[in-house]
Amino acid sequence: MWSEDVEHDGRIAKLTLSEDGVLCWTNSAFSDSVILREDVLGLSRDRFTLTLFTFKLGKVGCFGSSSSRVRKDVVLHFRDSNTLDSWYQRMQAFLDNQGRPKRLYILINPFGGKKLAKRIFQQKVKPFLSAAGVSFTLQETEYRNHAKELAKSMEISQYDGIVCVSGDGLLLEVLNGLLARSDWKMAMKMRLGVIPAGTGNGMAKSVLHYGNESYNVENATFAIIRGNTHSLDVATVVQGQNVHHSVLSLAWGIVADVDIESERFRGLGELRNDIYSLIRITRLRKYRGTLAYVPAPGYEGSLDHISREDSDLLSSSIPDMNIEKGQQWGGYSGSMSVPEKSEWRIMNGNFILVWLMNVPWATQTVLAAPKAEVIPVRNLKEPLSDGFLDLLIIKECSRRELLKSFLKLSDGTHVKSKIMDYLKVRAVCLAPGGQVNGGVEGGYISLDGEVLARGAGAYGDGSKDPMCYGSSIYITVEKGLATVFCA
Ligand SMILES: Nc1ncnc2c1ncn2[C@@H]1O[C@H](COP(=O)(O)OP(=O)(O)OP(=O)(O)O)[C@@H](O)[C@H]1O
Repeated sequence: MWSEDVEHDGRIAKLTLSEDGVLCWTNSAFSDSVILREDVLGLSRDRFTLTLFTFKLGKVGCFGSSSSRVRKDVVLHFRDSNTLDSWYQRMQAFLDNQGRPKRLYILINPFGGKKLAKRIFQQKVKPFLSAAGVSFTLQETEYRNHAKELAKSMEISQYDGIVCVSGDGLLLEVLNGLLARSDWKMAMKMRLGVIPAGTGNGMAKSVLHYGNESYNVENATFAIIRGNTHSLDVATVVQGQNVHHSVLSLAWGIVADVDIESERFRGLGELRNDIYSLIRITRLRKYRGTLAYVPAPGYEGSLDHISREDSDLLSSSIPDMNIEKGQQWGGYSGSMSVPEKSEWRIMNGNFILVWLMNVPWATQTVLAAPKAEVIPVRNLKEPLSDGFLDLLIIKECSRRELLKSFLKLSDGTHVKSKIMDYLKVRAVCLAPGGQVNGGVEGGYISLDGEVLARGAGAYGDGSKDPMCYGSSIYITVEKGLATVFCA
């Protein structure tokens, strides 16, 4: 424990610093403290003055009714500069030992969400980075897939993390760029962060939720500055020679239709999903298809309306997993553990929704997969890397039941609805087909909110879609492959 007399707010105070980094300043009139690791962005000093840039939980609102982090500078005056110098060095060394990033590569999508990403960065993110002494290289993305190209070719040794000021789409591009590198194993150690500035910000919400922090730009920035990390499962989606990676979600049916077709109502902001969901529930579509999956331990017998395996279908759908991994496509090409044929379960028929989630939150307001927090059988919490995908399925239901269940998406209680099957899986094979009852609009497969494939007659230009609708898509997951900054 170190101790010193300093001046704070015009009064003499006793300053103490414990071995574990708790700094207190106390006198007969006041007593306050910060935990350096958890409450402090950074420090600065001039000759006799030490300033702590704090961002600490405090009471806010009328009568202090709620708590949230509050940004405040704490100014402490020392009697001589040598003493100040040793205190400054001690505290700075403590912060430096926490694994905080020093150099970040920051990508901004100027067209994400309400096109506010640049302003969010200048007004909210940059002041925090300056206070924390974090240097950065800033790059605006100029076109679709630009972030992927940048991540593929960047000099990773020069940075301690890559941060996207965007929605989930840009993060997806960065992940795919890193996994396309020949040094992808090394690249996966690079910490990834997202500062929410898009329409869909499920990853930022999941990461903040994991750390019990409120969802906002400042908390997301602070989580990155503090440098805590967590491993993150990565899903790999394969169709023929075509490989894509995902960290958030894959959807087919009503969720994908809403996500993609509501693009034309961008001006409505977040409301666009709610309004378009109502339209799609009223004019409900069902798609023909086949869904095969390998259940996680503990979920083997969870559905009774499926057949155990269909050898022919599996043989034609699932890529030849004997092909040497990594050689077929270059870069990373999927999990090494290949499920046996006998492990598969198959569902045929009409589907309203098939939704695969890797993390709990699909967007900042949709808790799609509340059990993504829990490792099966062991029942331990591991929200970002349980090693499985959560699968939600709706086959048949009335419009009323569907609406009731969609109204519960914000708190995750929709999974208890009897129209929904909810389980954990290791692998999925999906063969999407056309609409039932002669509907002409083809469906979509969406990956982390972007179109992966679309059927004939679907909205938008499908000429550049990465995969084809109709052929089987095979999805596996690898536990903890990526690394994210976490709160
Ligand atoms: N300068 C650009 N012009 C056009 N598209 C871009 C540009 N920069 C990035 N993009 C694309 O925008 C897509 C969406 O980005 P992001 O996730 O940041 O925003 P969003 O508003 O949440 O997305 P969505 O369009 O799904 O609502 C990304 O997939 C990316 O390819």
